Amino acid sequence: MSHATHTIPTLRETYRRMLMAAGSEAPAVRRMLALFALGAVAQGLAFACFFPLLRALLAEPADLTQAWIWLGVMVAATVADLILGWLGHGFEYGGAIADVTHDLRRRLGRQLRQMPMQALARWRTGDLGAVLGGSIDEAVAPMGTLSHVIIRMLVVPLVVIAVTLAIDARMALAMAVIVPMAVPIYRWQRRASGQERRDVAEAHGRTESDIVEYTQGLAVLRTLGQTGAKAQRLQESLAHLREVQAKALMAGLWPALLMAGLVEIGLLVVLALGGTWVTQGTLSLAAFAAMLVIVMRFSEPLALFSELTKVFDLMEVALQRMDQVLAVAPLPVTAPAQPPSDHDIAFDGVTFAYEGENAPALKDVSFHLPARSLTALVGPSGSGKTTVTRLIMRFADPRAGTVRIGGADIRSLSSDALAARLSVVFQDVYLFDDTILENIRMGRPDADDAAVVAAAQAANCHDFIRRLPDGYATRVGDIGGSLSGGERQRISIARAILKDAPIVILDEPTAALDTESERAVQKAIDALVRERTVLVIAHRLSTVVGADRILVFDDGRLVEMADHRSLLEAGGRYAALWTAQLRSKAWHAAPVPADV
Ligand SMILES: Nc1ncnc2c1ncn2[C@@H]1O[C@H](COP(=O)(O)OP(=O)(O)OP(=O)(O)O)[C@@H](O)[C@H]1O
Repeated sequence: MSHATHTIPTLRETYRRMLMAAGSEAPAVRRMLALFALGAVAQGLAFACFFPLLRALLAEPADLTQAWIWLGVMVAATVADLILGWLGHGFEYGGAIADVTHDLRRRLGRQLRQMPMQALARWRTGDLGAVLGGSIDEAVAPMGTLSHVIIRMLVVPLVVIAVTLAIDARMALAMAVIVPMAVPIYRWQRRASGQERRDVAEAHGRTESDIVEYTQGLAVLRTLGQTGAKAQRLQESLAHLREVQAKALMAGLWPALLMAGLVEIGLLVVLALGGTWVTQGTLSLAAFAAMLVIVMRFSEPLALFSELTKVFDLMEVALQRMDQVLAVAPLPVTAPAQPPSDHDIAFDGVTFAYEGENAPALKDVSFHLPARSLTALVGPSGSGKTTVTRLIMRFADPRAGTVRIGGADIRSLSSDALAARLSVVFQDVYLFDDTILENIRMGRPDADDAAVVAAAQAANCHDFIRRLPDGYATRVGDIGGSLSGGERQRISIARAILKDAPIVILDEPTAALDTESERAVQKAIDALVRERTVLVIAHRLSTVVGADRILVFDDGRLVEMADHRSLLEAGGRYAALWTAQLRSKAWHAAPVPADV
């Protein structure tokens, strides 16, 4: 999605973002900017020395002593400028830039862990990859050099005008009129090309996301024979990228030409006015010559203007993208009224709507699941079952009502404390490119190998793991997609068994597993759910029938809650679902009648 704000950021905003990005190094950045500013003042003064220097040289007779003095002052000011610039750049070369970059990566990483899952879901994988990868470098690397040049462009003309004021007020006035003319051109350039460049950055992000998705989904796309259709989308975003890039280049052209023109015009104005005043005898030749040298000197950086704004915009976009990630507040953790006493789960009048949606996905849902009981969630697709499990994981906070674990509002638990109580087994299992052993150990990082193997045995994966080329040491990446759905699922169950959390949230596999692998997965699940509080999105008849309690959802409402027998006797919604699906072997296999 698009995150860009479509106004030109002011220098002050960029300054604020730079300090934000610098984090704990912010004082070093401020110091660097101050040194550059002082350096720029020194440079302005050095330029200004041209006037007394030339006056001394052009005097009749030439005043060599004066000339030497002013030359000395000029050299001193130039040396001061060099030293201040060098000290300022010490920020970059002294390793602070590397520290800032490193620190930013860590801050962004931490932010990703703390960000509410709902907010995290807003970003596409490629976008986040771009922020954590490229954006940081784009934002931090040019910080020093860029601010050096920009501060010079701002400060030197001001100092020169101030000094000129002391020499010849008319000339100072002429300069003072020309300099502000650069401002609208600057703004024009930033607006025209900046906007386009933001579009380029966005198009880059989008293309990166599309590439990530395309390559990740390539196997699926190939089996579906859809590689062409998806590639079409990728090609479209590539074409879009090309188009905005071309537009960005064009957009920068006119303001750059105009700025170059303005510099020329400025020179001509000084030349024309100065020439006239000299012939009229109201301006000394020395002042005139000095003025020309000064104007020529400070117009030099303006020639770099176009290149400069390019880098500036890139930095600004990168800073903005990081700002957007860093600005998402974590879900607040309130002071605990009471610590969780047990592992029962209670929903109390919970209403929840997804971000940007008006219709709530859950409406006034209340239930209590005793510790160490098995609860099945059933209901038609989209009725809110997954949302219930998400709220227990604190994907986001409900709009109204409370979710409690062991009597404690989950908002009072730190995310670590909450995570420690939950094991979650999803249908699509993510395996990291690491060994099988480490993939299971992720459930409890401090577990020793024996505990990992024991969990694998309990989850019914030991045998198939031993048959892999390197057994537990086999890398997931090396065997690629050769693990079956059931095997992946069992690895994820082994993780959960190893984690040994008191609450288990389980989305039962709906994938058409063959009978044998279904049985193997079921055995693994049986091992996992023993003696735990279990909430299962049930797709199997046996789970539903055997559950202590069945919650029946329909359109975000909890419509029935009892065990299988009582629900059948009640003859309500559940009984209707049951009758409709009885003939099917699996709960999930039959289509849900529209009126249920
Ligand atoms: N991330 C999301 N953003 C916006 N709406 C969502 C999101 N996830 C789910 N919904 C909506 O919330 C409602 C409940 O969805 P939920 O996934 O909880 O249903 P479910 O019963 O688990 O369905 P299924 O059995 O198909 O998984 C649906 O209308 C769904 O479209």
